[in-house]
Amino acid sequence: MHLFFDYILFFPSFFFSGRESYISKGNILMGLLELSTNENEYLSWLKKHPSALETFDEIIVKAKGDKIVVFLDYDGTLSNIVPNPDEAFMSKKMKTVVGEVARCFPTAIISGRSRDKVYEFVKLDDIYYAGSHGLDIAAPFQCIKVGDSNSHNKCVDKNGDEVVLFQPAQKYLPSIYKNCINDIYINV
Ligand SMILES: O=P(O)(O)OC[C@H]1O[C@H](O[C@H]2O[C@H](CO)[C@@H](O)[C@H](O)[C@H]2O)[C@H](O)[C@@H](O)[C@@H]1O
Repeated sequence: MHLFFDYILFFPSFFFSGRESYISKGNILMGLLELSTNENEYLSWLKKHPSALETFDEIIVKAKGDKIVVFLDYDGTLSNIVPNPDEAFMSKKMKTVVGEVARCFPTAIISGRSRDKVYEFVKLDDIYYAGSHGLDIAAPFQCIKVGDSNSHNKCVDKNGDEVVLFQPAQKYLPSIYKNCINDIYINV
């Protein structure tokens, strides 16, 4: 009897500890497989999208005769990722560099943040700002007085051409408008 209980108690503990170690080895194996799949995917992605810094000379050669336009992300690119989103400030050095880039190429900052918030951080005027993932776009502009001193301001670019300050995904406006109208009818 004693032996029997020992056996019963021993067997399950052996079985489960064996199974647990099998599961954990399995998990590690799965982890390694996932890692190598992700790594392979990342490497093939990297081939198609090489680092601009590492292939700078190649880019310049390929872009000969073309117009270079620079698109930048804000969070995690121009600023570090920090715990408080209101404190994702851009360093002075980064601001200087972005300013220099903008003097050489048309430069845009595209962000998931609101356009105002990104401008508050960057405060450079020669830049295109696309906030709310591109739904709200502002071009570099300056406001000048038109007509007599009482008349309204007009916003123009460096060439004096009037600037459209907001382009809220214009091609989607008809369907946005249609859906809004439907909502209004449904809610009435
Ligand atoms: O398109 P981005 O300019 O990269 O903006 C993406 C989101 O950035 C912000 O969140 C991220 O950065 C924060 C500050 O470093 C960090 O605290 C947060 O964990 C990150 O997700 C911003 O708050 C979001 O609104 C943007 O969509």
